[in-house]
Parts: sequence; C-alpha cells; structure tokens
Amino acid sequence: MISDSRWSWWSELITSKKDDLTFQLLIFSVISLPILWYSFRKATFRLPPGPRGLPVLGYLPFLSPDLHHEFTKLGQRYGRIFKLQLGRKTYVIVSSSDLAKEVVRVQDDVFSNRDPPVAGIVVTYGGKDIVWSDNNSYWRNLRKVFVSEVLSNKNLEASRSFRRAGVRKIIKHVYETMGNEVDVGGMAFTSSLSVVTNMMWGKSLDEKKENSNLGVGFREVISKIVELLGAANVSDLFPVLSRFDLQGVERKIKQQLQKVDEIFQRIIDDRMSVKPEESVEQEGRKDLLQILLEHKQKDNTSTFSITQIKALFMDIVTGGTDTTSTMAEWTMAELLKHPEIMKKIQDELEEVVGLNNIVEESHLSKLHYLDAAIKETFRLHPPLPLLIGRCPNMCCNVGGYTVPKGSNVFINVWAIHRDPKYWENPTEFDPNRFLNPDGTTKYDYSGNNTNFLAFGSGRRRCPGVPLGEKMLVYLLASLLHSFDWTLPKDKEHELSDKFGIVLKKRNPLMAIPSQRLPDKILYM
Ligand code: HEM
Repeated sequence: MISDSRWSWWSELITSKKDDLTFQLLIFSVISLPILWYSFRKATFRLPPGPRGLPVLGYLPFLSPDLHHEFTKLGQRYGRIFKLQLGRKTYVIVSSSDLAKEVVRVQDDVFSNRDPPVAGIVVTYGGKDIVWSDNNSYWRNLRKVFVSEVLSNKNLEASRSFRRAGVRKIIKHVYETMGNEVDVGGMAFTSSLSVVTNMMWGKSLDEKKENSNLGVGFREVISKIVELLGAANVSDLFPVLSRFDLQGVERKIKQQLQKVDEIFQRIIDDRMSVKPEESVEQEGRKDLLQILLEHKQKDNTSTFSITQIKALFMDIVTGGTDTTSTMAEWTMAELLKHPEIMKKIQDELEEVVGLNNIVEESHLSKLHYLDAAIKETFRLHPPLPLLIGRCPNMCCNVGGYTVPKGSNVFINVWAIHRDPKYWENPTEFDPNRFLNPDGTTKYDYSGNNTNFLAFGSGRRRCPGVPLGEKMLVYLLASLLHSFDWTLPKDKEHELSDKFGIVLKKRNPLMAIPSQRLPDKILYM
C-alpha cells in the first residue's frame, strides 16, 4: 500500500511535471513560432524597396505621365529593382541589364505571362491574339503559325512586291508635295500602314475605288486604337471598378473595334468567295490572308478560326505600323540634327544603289552605315521603352528580392539604353558605336545581349522583327535616297519625347523634301 501510495505520489508528480512541461512547450511554441515564421518570411520574402504611397491609391497620385523618365529617377533612388503600388496592382521595375537578363532569359518561363489591360482584351476579340495571351498552348500554337508560316523567309520573300508597292506609292506622294513641309511621322504612318495592309490582303485600302474614304478612316481608327491601348485606365488598376468603365476606355475601344472588324470581315468574306484559280497568288506572290486561309484549310485538326485570323491582323496593324513609323520619324529627326551623318548615309546609298536607280530590298543588307544609324536611334528612342509588362506565374527571386506572383514586371529599356555603365557618352548620337572595324554592324535585335533590347528578349520577344526591320530600313533608305531633307527655318528642332505604349516625339517632325535623283521617272 505504502509503496503504492508512494508510487502514486511519484506518478502524480511526474504527470503534473509532464503537464507543466507540455504547458511550457505550448507557451514557448505559441510565442516563438510566429516570431520564427515572421523572421523566416522576412528572410525569404523580401520585397524590393520603393516609395510609400497613400492608402488605396498607392503611389498613383505622385506619378507624372512620362513613366519612363519617372521610373528612371525612381531607379536612381531605390536601385536597379524597385516596387510601386498603384491602386490594387503591384508593379516591379527593373532597370539594369543583369537583372533584365534574369527576368527575360534566366527565368523567362516564370515571367512569360501577361496582365492584359481591358482595352487590350476587348480589341483582340477577348485576348485571342499573341500579344495579350498567357504563355499556354493556345499562345504557343498561334505564335508558331505566325513565325513559321506568316513570317517565314519564304513568305516574306513572296510578299516583297506588296512592300515595294507601298513604298513606291509614298515616294510618288512625297515627290508631288516637294518643297512643302511634310509631317514625317504622319507620312511614315500612312506608308507603314499601306505596306502592312498591302502585305495582309494584297491591296492597300485606299486603292479600292469603292473604299477610297475607307483608307483614311482606317488610319484614324488604328491611331485611336493605339492611343487607347496606351491610356492609363482606372479599370486596370482597380479591377473591381472595371464594370463601371469610369473613363469610357472600354466603350471607346469597342466602337473602334466594330469599325475595324467590319473591314476585316468584308475582306475575308471577299477572299473566301474567290475561286482558288482566281486567287491573289500570282507569280509566287502571296499575301498574309492567303497564307492564313491556306493554313486553316491544310490543318484539318487545327481549331484555327476566322476570329484568330482577325486577332492576328489586329496584332499586325497595331504592333507593326505605329512602331515602324515612330522609328522612321525618330531616325529622320536625329539625322536632321546631325546633317553630317545624313550625308554619310546618302553617300553610302549613292555607292550601293546609284543615283540612276531606286532602292530595292536586295540593296538593304549592304547598307551598313544606315543600319548602324537606325540601331543608334533604337538605343536612344526605344519605341517600347518599358517593353510589354510580364506577369510572373509564381513568387520568385530577382536580385535578392521577392517578386510576387501576379505582379506587373517592366524592364526599363530606356534607362538601360542610356546607362553609362553599358554605353560610353550615352546621350550622344553616334552610329559608329554599332560598327565593327570591318564595316559590319555590332548588336542585333535578338535580345541575347540585354544591354540592347529594342525588340525585347526571350520567348516573348517581338516575332515581327524580320518584317519590322525590313520595312523600316527599306522606307528610310528610299526616303533618304530619293530626297534631300531640310528643316523649316523658323521652327526649333528639339527631340523631346512623350510616353505612350509607343514612345513618340512630343512635337511632330516637320521637314522639307527636295529632289535628289536626276530623273523624274525614278519617282513614278
Ligand atoms: C520597329 C518595329 C517594331 C518594334 C520596335 C517592335 C517591338 C516590340 C516589343 C518591344 C515587343 C515586346 C517584347 C517583350 O515583351 O519582350 C513586341 C511584341 C510583339 N510584336 Fe513587335 N515590334 C515591331 C514590329 C512588329 C511587327 C511588324 C509585328 C507584326 C508583323 C509585330 C508584332 C508583335 C507581336 C505579335 C508581339 C507580341 C509577342 C508576344 O507577346 O509573344 N511587331 N514588339
């Protein structure tokens, strides 16, 4: 008994001690686990630095409209990666070549989704295009068709005559207005659109008699769409408010889409009603519509639809015209500021093409100095200064900081292209920096070197490079070979820019063309 009671006392003591220990352990866990969890999160989940903003609005009220300048200044203060809260959205801005490489090359797979703006979704038939689709099988298939069918070397060659017709038309038009001031950007936009529509469906819109006003209307509509795509929209920053469409962006872009859709549909219907033997393909010439319809017919298993063709057309007209024409305007603006460089380009044209001849696409690969001057313009005035935002599909680490899943990541190409770490005398316009000692050019548009990212990099890199480059060099070579250009006497020539989805000249460039080639016939 005694021993029993002793033992029971002992077991009670043990039990109570055990309870105490359990209790103490419990208290310890309750207090320490959150601390450990917090320290662990802090160590592993370190958001990039950035300015504080106001509740709800974040940093929105403090941003000026020229985002590339604003982000460059913030980058100088907070470092090569920083974070901004704008409304409900988290933005991460990367402004160094090494961290850009981390995003668009090393972790390309993680960063290859988009966060499309409302206007982008509406205008592409619900995001059925390439630009605004996420990285999924739909996007991969469409991009594959675009790159391997539409923009294959063979098909680019087959559409050469359509580009030629577009460029010749603009040379004739400029010839007729010689001696007067020309709005270079407007003229280049008309020209790029004419080249692009020629390539898309074999005729530029204003060539069809019954559509003579359609051409002008189409230009206006495309300009408005590009503008609306770049507009800051409350619906994008506060998705809960999107149903109210407070600024009317959605309503306005729907109106524009309806106009473009009518034109696309009419052209597709016309083509589909044509018998194969009457088709546009003549002497190896093939327009993009023909290529896409053939692809649709050929691939029976494919779900390739007319809506996808229209969404692709939308990418081509919006992605291909404004970028090309804006670059033509910037290049001409820089050359008018540096007449000695313009003269060197014209000397090269004289040597390669000759004054009794017109520029053909076959000449372009020999125009190294012009190529270098265009690359230098891309460096100083990248048309998409922040590329198109990338949206990581999971939390990840860039430069020691956590980039949250679903945030909007922008690469500040404008800042990288002017960073003295990568470019000597970065604000100076000097095409020589792109020339090798043997006269060929350094750097290409592949995005492999992240110091130079005019067309982006990685799997979201611009698929239109071969066409965009060809159109731009061909147009500029033709304008510089056919005409001498001067500035109007009484106007200041300044090169300030204005932010938008495409970075434009703040004030349109006005210039006066005069005849350069001896024979009038070379302008007809
Ligand atoms: C001077 C001419 C052009 C420039 C500077 C340019 C620039 C760009 C840039 C910077 C991007 C974003 C890349 C990224 O996010 O990393 C892009 C995307 C794109 N561009 Fe271009 N582009 C030009 C011409 C064209 C042309 C002619 C076409 C069509 C024929 C085109 C179609 C596209 C498409 C479809 C995308 C989206 C790619 C994707 O998200 O997968 N671009 N472009």
